Amino acid sequence: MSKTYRIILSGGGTGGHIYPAIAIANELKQRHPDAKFLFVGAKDRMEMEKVPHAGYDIKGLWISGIQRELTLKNLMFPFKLISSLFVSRNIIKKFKPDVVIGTGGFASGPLLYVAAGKQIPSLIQEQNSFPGVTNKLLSKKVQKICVAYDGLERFFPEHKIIKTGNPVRQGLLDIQSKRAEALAFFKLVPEKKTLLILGGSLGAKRINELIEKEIDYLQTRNVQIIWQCGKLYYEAYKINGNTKHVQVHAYLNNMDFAYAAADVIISRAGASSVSELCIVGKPVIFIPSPNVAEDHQTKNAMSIVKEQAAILIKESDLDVDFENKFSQLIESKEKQNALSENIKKLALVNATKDIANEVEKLLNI
Ligand SMILES: CC(=O)N[C@H]1[C@@H](OP(=O)(O)OP(=O)(O)OC[C@H]2O[C@@H](n3ccc(=O)[nH]c3=O)[C@H](O)[C@@H]2O)O[C@H](CO)[C@@H](O)[C@@H]1O
Repeated sequence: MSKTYRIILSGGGTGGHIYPAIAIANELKQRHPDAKFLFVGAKDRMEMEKVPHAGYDIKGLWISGIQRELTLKNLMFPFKLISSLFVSRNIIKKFKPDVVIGTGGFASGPLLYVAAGKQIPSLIQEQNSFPGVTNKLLSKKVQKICVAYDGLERFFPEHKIIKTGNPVRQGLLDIQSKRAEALAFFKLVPEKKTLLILGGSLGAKRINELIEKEIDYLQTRNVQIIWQCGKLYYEAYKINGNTKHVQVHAYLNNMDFAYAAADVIISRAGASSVSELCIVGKPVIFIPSPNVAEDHQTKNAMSIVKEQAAILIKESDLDVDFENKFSQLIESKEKQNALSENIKKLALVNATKDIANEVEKLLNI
């Protein structure tokens, strides 16, 4: 009888850490239908809703990141950490995992720390060109580190690094065939160009402000708009959905349809978004968040822009540059095609399979 593998996946806080974990779990489940999976995330964060929605059990730790200023949340941090280490120890004792996989975000810290201490094989996946604190700390403890960008030996032990790319959900791999279904799903007009606006998993305040201000201008460019504004901002921006050919969404649960319907995309440059956009292969304008550690979204976007595969507008330049750059793109089919062709070349389509192969090696399969 073959062994029933027991696998813990831990990560979360934002979609950028959750979806890679779900994609890895789905691939392993397909290969080993009997395997048992458990997710560990942070209480009150999006993973507590998104992971069960994907069909997996999840346990939440009482943990959060450290802020730079002295806040009550920060003063609580040592207590949260001790509690999370204690709960992680219990989870591991009870579930007895054969392997533990971390996909970043603070919840994965205590769990992988405890697992590594107990000599349980472990792997982390770093989505960004600049790693977060949790993965930097864990890199010393784990066996393998799957990355999506070159140059990460600056932060991680070189012999552990494997370049795989970021896992992307299966449904996003073949969006070309979904165009007609997608247009019908969003009730779009096939004759009009569709502009998709993405603010990352949480929504982006500055992008929302921009689109609201530019709505009349965008109407003159004859585009219809799918605008994902983020759950937090929905109440403030949903009124814009009264404008003809503009639809505002708090969150898009059907990203495959959104990408399939789009002709041009404006997006934040979170790691998963960037990886998905390479696979999707549409012309993109990146507006990276300047409020993330080490400005890593700008670095993520630059890795695409330097290959002439996307346009970047810094938040601070939006008032001056947006209309010019958008008009140049929307009016030139040639430019749109060139960006599409170039960004597709950067896609790492086998990421999920390659990571699953590395997990299997840790399981001695
Ligand atoms: C503000 C912040 O801290 N952002 C970080 C966060 O971004 P964020 O969580 O936004 O991460 P990503 O851009 O990497 O991924 C967003 C994911 O959410 C999905 N999605 C998004 C919107 C939506 O309506 N529906 C939907 O399904 C996207 O398809 C994608 O899979 O984690 C990333 C990965 O570590 C980092 O690079 C980002 O800097």
